Parts: sequence; structure tokens; C-alpha cells
Amino acid sequence: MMQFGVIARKFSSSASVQSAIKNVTVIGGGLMGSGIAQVSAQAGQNVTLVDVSPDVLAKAQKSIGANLGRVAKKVYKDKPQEGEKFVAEALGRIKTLTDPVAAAKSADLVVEAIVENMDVKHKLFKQLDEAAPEHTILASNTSSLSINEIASVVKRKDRFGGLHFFNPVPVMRLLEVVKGAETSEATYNAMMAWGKAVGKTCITCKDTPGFVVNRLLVPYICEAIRLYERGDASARDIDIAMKLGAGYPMGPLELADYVGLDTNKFILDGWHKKYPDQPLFKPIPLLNKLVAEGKLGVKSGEGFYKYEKK
Ligand SMILES: CCCCCCCC(=O)CC(=O)SCCNC(=O)CCNC(=O)[C@H](O)C(C)(C)COP(=O)(O)OP(=O)(O)OC[C@H]1O[C@@H](n2cnc3c(N)ncnc32)[C@H](O)[C@@H]1OP(=O)(O)O
Ligand SMILES: NC(=O)C1=CN([C@@H]2O[C@H](COP(=O)(O)OP(=O)(O)OC[C@H]3O[C@@H](n4cnc5c(N)ncnc54)[C@H](O)[C@@H]3O)[C@@H](O)[C@H]2O)C=CC1
Repeated sequence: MMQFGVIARKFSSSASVQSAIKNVTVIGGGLMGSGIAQVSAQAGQNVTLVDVSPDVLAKAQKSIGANLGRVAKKVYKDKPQEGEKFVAEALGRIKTLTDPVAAAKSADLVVEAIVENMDVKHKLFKQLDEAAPEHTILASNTSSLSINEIASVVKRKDRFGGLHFFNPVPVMRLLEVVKGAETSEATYNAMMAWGKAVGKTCITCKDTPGFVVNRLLVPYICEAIRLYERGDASARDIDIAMKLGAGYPMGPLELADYVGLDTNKFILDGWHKKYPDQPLFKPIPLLNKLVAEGKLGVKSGEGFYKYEKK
């Protein structure tokens, strides 16, 4: 207990922690990338947010502005002018680009948050490795792919690692810092210091499938889908059970809809291919059916539940 207290204090987050990294490039302006850009800018970093789509970048700026407004309302409750200044300054620290190569040239750290596809990630990291200055650390926010496999295409394997954030990034306090087989101690220390500087509590994990959280969360969600598929309980009752019986903020089926059923399926299929004998990773016909029907959860308006389209 004593030891846990010490560890908890040692790794407790603080936005005032100093990091040598001042210029961060975030690639992918979707759900995760926009959140990573926001928390970095909030912590005083100069941020370049990159996406292939200018529309995504415009949407990301809008949602970051709205989320910074939420933070300002809380932190500067009685000082609205200071709140406005905080939002304007943080937004002013984020510039947007559609060219990852140009964006890498000024980066101390690049955090990649593009589609969960090994070939697409490889193509991007090859370009980044060639374009980025010598000292730049390259990191991936992958949910389920191997950090070593992603790093296989870069020369700077010692300056490569995993920085795995959680959705919604501005709210979830954890950051998994993943050491690849060749990640140097200096890179690891820099990633830990940066994670703390952007306000997260960091934990360390080796390059193992799903790291800590998803290795436990994916089988849990999949078992909930199988329970529902067998007709053992209704979706509503499964979710109520885990919220009221186990203290989770969302039930497993709500969380699956929130993360995206396509993402759930992608992770499961990838792990099943790699570990065909592991029963926890076996395909789930109901999940496949929902995805084939375009029922992807919150983002498509329907998954296990129906949602109003935004
Ligand atoms: C099989 C595949 C599975 C894995 C797939 C891969 C995924 C990954 O790699 C890793 C992941 O991210 S796994 C997902 C991790 N996330 C979770 O588990 C979220 C669980 N849900 C929650 O914590 C709350 O329901 C939640 C915080 C979302 C909402 O909380 P509430 O229900 O209490 O609702 P609110 O009262 O509206 O919000 C509470 C406070 O949070 C603020 N907020 C909510 N959403 C936000 C957002 N999107 N951006 C910024 N701020 C946000 C909200 O303002 C409120 O703040 P306070 O006013 O201070 O309370
Ligand atoms: N959705 C989640 O809950 C979580 C996802 N992740 C991981 O984060 C990464 C991103 O996920 P999301 O933000 O959910 O995806 P998303 O689909 O919301 O965003 C991905 C963005 O990347 C852009 N993009 C694709 N290829 C690109 C390229 N070559 N260069 C620049 N931009 C490119 C797309 O236009 C899109 O806007 C994935 O690796 C995912 O596994 C990690 C933690 C949680």
C-alpha cells in the first residue's frame, strides 16, 4: 500500500512539469488527433496539426475551440476575460497543415494518430523519418498494432515509441508510454516527461498487444457482445449491470458504440489473425453483421443503440 502511494505520487500528472519538447506535430486531425493537439496547446506547446483533409482540419479547430471553452468555463469561472484569453492563446498555438513532410521539419516530437492500418502508417513514417530533424522523436497513438512493427520502416528506431491516449483525450487522464524493443532510455524519459507536461498520468508498458488497457478492455467488450448475441441479457441490462454492479462510467455496449464498432472489429480481426488459437479474439458474427450494415455506433447514428446524428 505504502509502495503504491509512492508510485502514484511519482507518476501523478501535473501540467507544470517541464519537458524539453516544445514543438509537437500531430498527424491525423480526427477524434484522437484533435484531442492530442488540444491538450498539447493547453499545456503551452507549439502544435502543428496535420490531416489530408482540409475539412477535417476545419472541424478539428471548431471542436478544439468548443472544448477549450468548456475548460475555460471551469478554470476561469469568475474571470471570463481571462478564460477568453486562455482559449485564444491556446488556439493561437495550433497551426494546421495538410503536408506531413513540411510539418515534421520543425518538430521535436511527432505523434501519429491516423487510420489504424499498418501499410498507411508505414508509408507515413518512412516520409517522416526522412524529413524530420535528427533529434525528433516519432511516436504512434496506435490502439492495437505493434510498435516494433510500425518502427520497422524507420532508421531512428531508438527515437521511436508509443504514446497511447484515451478517448475523449481532454478528459481521460491516462497516457500509456510504450517502449519498443529499440526505444532508448533517453527517448523513453523524454516521452514520459512530455506526457506529464501535457497533464497526463503516465504508465509504462512493453510492446504487447493492446498494451495494458486494451488488452483488458477488448476481451471485456467482446464478451459483452457475445453475451448479448446469445440472448442471455438485453443490451440495456448488460450496460446497467456493469455501471451499477462494477462502477464503470459506461456499460460495455455503450462504450463499444462510443469507440466505434468498426474499430472494435478491426482490432479483433487483427489479433485473431495473429493469434488464431486465442478464443477471446475469435470473430463475433453479430459484430461483423452490424459493421457490414454500416451500424458503427455513435458516429453512424446506430450500433447497439440509436443516436441522433450530429
Ligand atoms: C473492442 C475495442 C475497444 C477499444 C478500442 C480502442 C480505443 C483505445 O485505444 C483506447 C480508448 O480510448 S478506450 C475508451 C476509453 N474511454 C472510456 O472508457 C470512456 C468511458 N466514459 C467516461 O469516462 C464518461 O462517460 C465520459 C467522460 C465520456 C462522459 O462523462 P459523463 O457521462 O459524466 O458525461 P458529461 O457529464 O457530459 O462529462 C463529464 C465531464 O467530461 C467533459 N467531457 C465529456 N466529453 C468530453 C469531450 N469529448 N471533450 C472534452 N470534455 C468532455 C464534460 O464537460 C464534463 O466535465 P465536468 O463539467 O468537469 O464534469
Ligand atoms: N477512437 C479511439 O477511441 C482511439 C483510437 N486510437 C488510435 O488513434 C488513431 C486514430 O484514431 P481516430 O482518431 O479514432 O481516427 P479518425 O478516423 O477519427 O481520424 C483519423 C484521421 O487521420 C486522417 N488521415 C488518414 N491518413 C492520413 C495521412 N496519411 N496523413 C494525415 N492524415 C491522415 C484522416 O483523414 C482522419 O481525419 C488510430 O491508430 C486508432 O487506433 C487510440 C486510442 C483511442
